[in-house]
Amino acid sequence: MASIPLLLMGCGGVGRQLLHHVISCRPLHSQQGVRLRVVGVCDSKSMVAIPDVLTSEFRDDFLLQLCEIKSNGSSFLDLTKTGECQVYSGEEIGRKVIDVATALSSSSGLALIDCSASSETIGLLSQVINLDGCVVLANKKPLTSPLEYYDKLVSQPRRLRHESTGYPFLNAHVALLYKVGAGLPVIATINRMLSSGDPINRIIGSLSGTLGYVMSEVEGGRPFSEVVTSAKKLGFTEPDPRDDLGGMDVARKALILARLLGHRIELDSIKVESLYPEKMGPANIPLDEFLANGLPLLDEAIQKRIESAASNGNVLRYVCLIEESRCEVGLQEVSKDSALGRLQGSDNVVEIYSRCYSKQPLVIQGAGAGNDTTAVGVLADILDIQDMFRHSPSAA
Ligand SMILES: NC(=O)C1=CN([C@@H]2O[C@H](COP(=O)(O)OP(=O)(O)OC[C@H]3O[C@@H](n4cnc5c(N)ncnc54)[C@H](OP(=O)(O)O)[C@@H]3O)[C@@H](O)[C@H]2O)C=CC1
Ligand SMILES: N[C@@H](CC=O)C(=O)O
Repeated sequence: MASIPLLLMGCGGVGRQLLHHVISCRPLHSQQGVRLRVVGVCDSKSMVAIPDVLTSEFRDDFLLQLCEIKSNGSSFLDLTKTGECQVYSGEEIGRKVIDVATALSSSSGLALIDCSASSETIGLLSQVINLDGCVVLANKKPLTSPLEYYDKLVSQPRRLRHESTGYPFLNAHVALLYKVGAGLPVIATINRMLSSGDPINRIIGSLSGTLGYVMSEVEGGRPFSEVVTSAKKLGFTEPDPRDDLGGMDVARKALILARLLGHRIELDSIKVESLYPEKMGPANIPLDEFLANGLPLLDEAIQKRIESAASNGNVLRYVCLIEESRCEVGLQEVSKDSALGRLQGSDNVVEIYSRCYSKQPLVIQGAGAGNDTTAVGVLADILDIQDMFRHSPSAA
């Protein structure tokens, strides 16, 4: 039996869905000989942890209670200290995460799952890796931090394993798994190609579930502002949809891919087209005001661009291009009959050109956003690292 102690950072749309999946997949995991033991959960202000992380875990009904607390917009701080959990806040949180990782470092190690949208988790992630832990990310920000921090996060292999899994990072005791298209196996595919000596020279794709959905729905006649609001409700957008509409979320995905291809670049070297003016940015107006008053002001301009593309027989797609030193993201007119033009809804498509795939690209397509798809992808990543937890003393 592999017993994997999980500490979840972020209990929003994706984090809660992950906890629901962990619970509903118990019978399946039991057949597979895996036990996922949730030992701690935190949000931006608080953390609940099990007192004895070496042997115990939260009961499933307590995990559901935590999900309910967050769905209702309440805080874990409302939970009083009980025998079931300890509650931490402020700076205690980081210290407690390290305590947990340290306690587990002499046995199985901790699996730290980052389902936050914070750029501040990178320090903790690196420290957990230094404590022989594993890291699974839904959060893209740590991997798009300056190279100095990125290198620390991705380049600290410990004990090598003998089997090749196809993920280069999995050849070490430290596992680092992440995604660029919700649950799509883009990173795994690229890693397989690179490690088998098939150099990739061009990636082009539509990497935003939100922007894919927005473009195809506006084409269908709905106002831009209404569609963005639906995308937020459907769980496609980032916590602040301006991250999607301003192109930064796609730029982060592009950077993750570009760095994987070996390009030593920073986020600010990517050319990014924003769909809203700077005066509507987070530095200038709060999110609520943007959603209520800013968005409708953008309807006409987007509609006109879509109509202009249609008059040329084309459609608009928000495209990511990585080719040699070029890395850019922005709106492009594309033919309706192309892989990009045929995209509908929140699907992503990624076309990869390499030595072997030089005339016809290798194409990966599928749902690119949504709490459910993303949580399933995170869960699959956790299961991918189960072998590292198989021989721990605490394994049943
Ligand atoms: N939805 C999707 O389709 C996809 C999402 N992702 C990524 O998944 C991540 C989560 O997205 P989503 O669930 O929609 O976001 P939400 O805003 O719904 O949830 C974010 C959670 O993170 C918590 N949080 C914020 N800062 C910290 C911190 N420093 N430490 C611990 N927790 C923190 C928030 O706390 P609080 O509740 O207190 O605000 C909240 O619980 C994002 O990084 C997103 O980019 C990736 C692929 C697809
Ligand atoms: N907001 C993102 C979610 C996945 O990364 C998107 O719309 O693609």
